[in-house]
Amino acid sequence: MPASKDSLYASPLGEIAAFSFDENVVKVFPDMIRRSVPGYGTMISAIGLLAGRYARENSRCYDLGCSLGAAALAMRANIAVRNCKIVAVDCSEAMIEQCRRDIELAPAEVDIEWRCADIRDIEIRDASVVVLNFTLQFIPLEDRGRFIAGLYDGLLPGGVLILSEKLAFDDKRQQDLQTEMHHLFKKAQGYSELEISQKRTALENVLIPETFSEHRARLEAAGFSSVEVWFQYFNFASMIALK
Ligand SMILES: Nc1ncnc2c1ncn2[C@@H]1O[C@H](C[S@+](CC[C@H]([NH3+])C(=O)[O-])CC(=O)[O-])[C@@H](O)[C@H]1O
Ligand SMILES: O=C(O)C(=O)Cc1ccccc1
Repeated sequence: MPASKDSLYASPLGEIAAFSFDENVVKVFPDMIRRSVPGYGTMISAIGLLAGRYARENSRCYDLGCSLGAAALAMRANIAVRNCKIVAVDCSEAMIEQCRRDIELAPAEVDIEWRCADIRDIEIRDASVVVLNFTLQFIPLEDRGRFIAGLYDGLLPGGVLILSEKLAFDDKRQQDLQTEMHHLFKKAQGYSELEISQKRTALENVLIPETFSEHRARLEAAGFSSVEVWFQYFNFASMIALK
């Protein structure tokens, strides 16, 4: 399917529905995420490199909240070990159906299993690499601790979690500045003020960012022995957590 330009919020909407990853979003998703998340392409490439470094023989690599599978495909291109399977999971049927259609066109050595499921309900096991690339931010706050604890248990010793999130800041001046810079980034990518503001409304109470301290505290409470930010571009960051 040729990727279309995202103009979902370009005309004035009477009522703005809560953001959902439906067929309309699927059609424009590659354009939407690239023009909305500063550094997205860099993070996807680095996830590939990290998977190449951490993927173990006889293990699994998970892409949780895979959308159209960009991280899974980057991992696949970099995994050189035997008997290592990629499991890519998303609860949006529209997303997973598109992944399955795309993959028929490009079969390859390393197997990718596309699963339509809620990542809170799946069993994570024998994992050498787990990727949460802008997914945890959509999980209700009260479920995040239990979910990360289960994920930690499913990682093999020496395994890695790559966690990318939109961040919040305790300091109000930083919060305001980083939000403004993200909006300027979106304007520079061709989005209008109306598009930016209507999408912000649609994302309210759907995408819930936390501070880096909150993420680190949760990851350490689950057992991760080392947590660092390896990339940040305004309020979008990617962390590496080591078991
Ligand atoms: N509980 C859940 N269970 C499963 N999937 C979920 C859940 N909640 C949300 N999702 C899924 O998480 C994805 C978040 S997008 C990830 C980008 C991708 N990682 C990328 O690297 O291109 C991020 C963004 O668009 O900002 C969507 O596809 C949701 O359906
Ligand atoms: O667009 C935004 O403002 C974001 O915060 C990122 C985003 C990207 C794609 C879907 C939902 C949110």
